[in-house]
Amino acid sequence: MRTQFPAAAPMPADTTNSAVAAVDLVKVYGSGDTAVRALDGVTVGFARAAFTAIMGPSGSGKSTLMHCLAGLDTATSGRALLGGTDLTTQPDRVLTKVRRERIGFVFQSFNLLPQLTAEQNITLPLDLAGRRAERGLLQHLVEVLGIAGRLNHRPSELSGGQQQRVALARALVSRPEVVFADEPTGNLDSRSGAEVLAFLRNSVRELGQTVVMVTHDPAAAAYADRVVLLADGRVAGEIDRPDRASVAEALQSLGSAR
Ligand SMILES: Nc1ncnc2c1ncn2[C@@H]1O[C@H](COP(=O)(O)OP(=O)(O)OP(=O)(O)O)[C@@H](O)[C@H]1O
Repeated sequence: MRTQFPAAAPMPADTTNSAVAAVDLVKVYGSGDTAVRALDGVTVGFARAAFTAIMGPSGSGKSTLMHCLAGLDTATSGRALLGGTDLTTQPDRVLTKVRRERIGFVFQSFNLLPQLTAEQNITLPLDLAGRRAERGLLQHLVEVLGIAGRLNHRPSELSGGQQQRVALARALVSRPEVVFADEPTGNLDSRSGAEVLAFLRNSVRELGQTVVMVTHDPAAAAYADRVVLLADGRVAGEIDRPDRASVAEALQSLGSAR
């Protein structure tokens, strides 16, 4: 295991061969006396077919970084690169298309549409893009996730763990360039959470999926190949092949109480 922590200077980052990258990314909310510099010159790359966790104390900029990289929020300056596309220069109409067609999302709160069945939820992004689901991949995903018998159920008829598994299938079925997961285990019991994390890890190994996950939980981060640590809107270090202890120690050094 290699730990590099904390780093005094910004980390050198391979942003050219990354699936996703931030280059000197700055995000300032508000202006004048009340301005908050949520991202203060973040340069970091997220490798293809790797599982990376973003961690750091509350308010360190994790969600802001993910939102800027996913085209959900606009940066103040710098570049947010998805493949060769700089999202910071794209109009809203293009960002909508990028989010729908090139990115998979998994949120803490599942974000399924209540009036649709599980299967309709899974294929919705593809339907909106006018694409058909690859039946083989859809079948594989629902079997691995153990929801093949639940496809005609609506979200209200599913447990939290099952709803998150539907969300995982929805995120992966389009073979997106990256899956962004924002606290995907935050609303789950530890067993369901472990299943979600194992699935994400296996999707990287078996499908070559790129996954970037924000989490507060060192046990969740231990499923990742690499942890990127943020503090005060800057990259504060990284951990390759993290385990729970190394992540907890790093967070403690950053002054994270969580
Ligand atoms: N819409 C907003 N308007 C003003 N300030 C904001 C806004 N969103 C975030 N911030 C501020 O930006 C900073 C970074 O917030 P962000 O949510 O990215 O942190 P985080 O690391 O994800 O925090 P947490 O772990 O608590 O979710 C914080 O100081 C936060 O208060």
